[in-house]
Amino acid sequence: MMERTLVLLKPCTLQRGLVGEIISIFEKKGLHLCGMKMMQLDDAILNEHYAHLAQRPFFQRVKSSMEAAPIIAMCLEGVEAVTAVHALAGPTNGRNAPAGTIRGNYCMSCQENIVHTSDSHETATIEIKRFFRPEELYDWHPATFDYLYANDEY
Ligand SMILES: Nc1ncnc2c1ncn2[C@@H]1O[C@H](COP(=O)(O)OP(=O)(O)OP(=O)(O)O)[C@@H](O)[C@H]1O
Repeated sequence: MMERTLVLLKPCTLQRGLVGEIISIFEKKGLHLCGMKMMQLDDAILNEHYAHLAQRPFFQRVKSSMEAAPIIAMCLEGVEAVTAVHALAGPTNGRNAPAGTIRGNYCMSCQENIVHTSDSHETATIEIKRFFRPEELYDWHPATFDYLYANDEY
């Protein structure tokens, strides 16, 4: 299924000058950008985005870290994009994320772990709406990238 997913390049990625490199990973994989912008996040959006962590002891630290510098929000499109992008990010903690994943290759931290990626189709729909207005997203013609998927059935 052709789908869209949300990626956030976290403040650590901008601070470390890794923005271009991480965007390239997604482009080289064959995902297509339909939206991208730099944003300064605040408590209001982070309370919503990290609501599932509200009772965890590191909640405030995670929010401060996400507010420390701007982030880059991206909407990526592709067949089964949610799973593909989430797999590329790898598990939360960079120290034990497998080599080859973004977190495995680019960080040693659990908190400063380079990217956020939506973890399901349902979450992606909610998260894209949280960070983008509909008019900020480009609608690629469905046939534009047919060649990427050759004769795959999806
Ligand atoms: N034990 C922890 N200590 C410090 N920070 C943490 C810890 N667990 C999670 N975090 C931070 O909170 C974010 C959200 O945690 P969650 O459990 O949803 O992990 P995730 O789904 O792998 O991460 P994300 O939602 O950012 O992709 C993590 O990406 C990380 O930055």
